Amino acid sequence: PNMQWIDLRSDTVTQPTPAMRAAMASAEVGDDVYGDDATVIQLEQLAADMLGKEAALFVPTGVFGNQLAVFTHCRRGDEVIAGDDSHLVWHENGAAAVISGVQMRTIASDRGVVPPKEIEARIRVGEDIHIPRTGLICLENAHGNGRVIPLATMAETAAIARRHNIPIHLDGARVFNAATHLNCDVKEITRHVDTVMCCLSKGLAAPVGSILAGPADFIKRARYNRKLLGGGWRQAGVLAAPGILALTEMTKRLGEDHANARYLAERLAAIPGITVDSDDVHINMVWFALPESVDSDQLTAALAAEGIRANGPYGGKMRLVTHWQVDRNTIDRTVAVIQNATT
Ligand SMILES: Cc1ncc(COP(=O)(O)O)c(CN[C@H](C(=O)O)[C@H](C)O)c1O
Repeated sequence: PNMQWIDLRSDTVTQPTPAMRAAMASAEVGDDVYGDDATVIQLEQLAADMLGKEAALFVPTGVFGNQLAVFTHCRRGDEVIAGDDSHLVWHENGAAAVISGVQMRTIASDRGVVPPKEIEARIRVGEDIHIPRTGLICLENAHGNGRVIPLATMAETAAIARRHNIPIHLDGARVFNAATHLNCDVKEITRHVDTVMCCLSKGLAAPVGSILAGPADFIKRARYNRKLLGGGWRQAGVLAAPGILALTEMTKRLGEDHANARYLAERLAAIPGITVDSDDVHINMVWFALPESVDSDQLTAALAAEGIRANGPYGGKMRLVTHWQVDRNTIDRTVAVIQNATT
């Protein structure tokens, strides 16, 4: 069997729990295009209830959910406002242009926060033969930088969007992580947006899939558009069953991942030459910079030699991500390797 890696590259690497595998094996299934898969229907109803929306759709990935939202909210030629360091802009292959034919209007974020006044300044107003329509505002919470956007900021953005009658989509890949950090119900976050994408496959440990939730008529159109994109499911109950456990069980333990990330950050900060902003560690991610003297390829090789998987730096910073398969012992082993590499 392949060696038991400690995998700190991302929370996308999480393996399904034993309970999830049992649920997969015994899942009741049917043809979901015909609406016959009781387990998918159960997941979608549970997700809609938990996210405080009228309806929800089970989709293959977070990118699929984000891009299906843009495709369903917008017309071709619309402009979409988003932070310049959002996943939707950075890491989705330019899909918004390819699939939806929209123009991304990006705003420099302040450590992930897109200032509401900057959003308002870019909303297209009035009839003018030169200008596109602003079709959508996209927010991200928790942000890919590991920080959580304050609720007050989201409320301010929602008020501006409402004033201009523009929908907001939330990339909530880690929205349950954000709710855990804010110590609030996830509905306190989602009430400020029209639609939300939430990943089941990251810290929540489902093997596959995300949820797109929103108003019933929107989800009805999104369901049609999912089929148009080839995302119609057949007996997907085998994947929805672990998704149900992701929502009912794994949402409750995210605080453990956050505590482990804080522990990792504290231990890294104690290593001379390593710079880490511990107050940036809101969820399960630790971003840090290596001292100039350390070659990151040698470091990732030294970690691999100890059975630890980590990505090289991105934008000059390394990222380590905690999840249900990472504990204090594995963190101590990881820190020991990094410590050796930097002395
Ligand atoms: C905020 C956000 N929204 C959407 C997605 C896309 O989810 P998937 O398409 O991978 O399921 C990700 C994945 N993030 C992945 C990671 O963090 O390792 C990589 C970068 O794509 C994300 O972080």
